[in-house]
Amino acid sequence: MSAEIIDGKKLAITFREQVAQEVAQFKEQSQIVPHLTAILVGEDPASAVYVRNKQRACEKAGIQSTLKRLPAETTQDKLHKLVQELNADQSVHGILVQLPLPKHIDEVAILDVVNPLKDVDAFHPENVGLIVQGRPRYLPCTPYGIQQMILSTEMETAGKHAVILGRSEIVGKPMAMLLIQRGLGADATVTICHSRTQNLKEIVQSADIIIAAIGKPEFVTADMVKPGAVVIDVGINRVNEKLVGDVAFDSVKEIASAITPVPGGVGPMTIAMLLKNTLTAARIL
Ligand SMILES: Nc1nc(=O)c2c([nH]1)NC[C@@H]1CN(c3ccc(C(=O)N[C@@H](CCC(=O)O)C(=O)O)cc3)C=[N+]21
Ligand SMILES: [Mg+2]
Repeated sequence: MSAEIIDGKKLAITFREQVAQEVAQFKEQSQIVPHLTAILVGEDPASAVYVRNKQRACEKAGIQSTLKRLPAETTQDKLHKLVQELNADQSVHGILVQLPLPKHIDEVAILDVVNPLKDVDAFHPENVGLIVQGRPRYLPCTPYGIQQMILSTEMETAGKHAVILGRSEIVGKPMAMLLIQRGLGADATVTICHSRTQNLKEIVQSADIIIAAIGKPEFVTADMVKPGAVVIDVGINRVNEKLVGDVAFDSVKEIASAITPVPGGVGPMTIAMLLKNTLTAARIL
């Protein structure tokens, strides 16, 4: 049996069309145009691609998008001041500081300056705290998109074992928080595995849902996957100029019940959720 391929690109288009409708309605009622400003520091080519994809998606949904491009040598102070300016700018509803920032910048210190009401990534500690307490203001884009993809499979998540590979602040940790909440697409029993985990293979073998976000190409192999598991691949690794996920797709798809491809999986859904959050930001500001 071959797995259902969860088409993130197609699902993302559906969400984006929904957001576009809501944006049009919101504009008519309020005369306000939702506005996302992204900050891109340096010349990382992958970051440039992601930011371009985000901008294009905004424009298609009727959301204004501005890109602030800064050179790699930008100082902490300069970046800090730019964020403060955007905080004060009434026409800006969402602020996204594209990660990673250059090594000489203290990333956390910059993210802490973003007005929590404009923090459409949900990286600010106030927003993280609200998520942990089960009363989110914004849901973090990648975990939110993944939850929607799991919901699209109509697999019951309640009581199931979800194993997350990776403990990052952007994916692993917030993903765990969403999956242990009460409610639809949640109520799971969650394990987070990371570089120091013992018996990792055995733990992953017991998973009903596997979320791979460790940045190691094709780390999850068929022998680690329980038949019928749902497999979500967050990895985007460039290997020999090709994009490869954290899952060995060709072999795992013969064992899983559903699996996300790379590209065309989690990435496009991340962007769709960013648009949703930007509309939310315009509504609450
Ligand atoms: N402040 C901040 N917020 C983020 O949400 C954020 C970030 N920084 N830094 C990097 C990660 C990664 N991320 C992706 C977004 C879109 C695709 C995407 O569009 N992927 C396509 C194309 C991939 C490609 O061609 O390279 C796909 O998977 O089909 C991927 C990855 C957002 N992130
Ligand atoms: Mg740093």
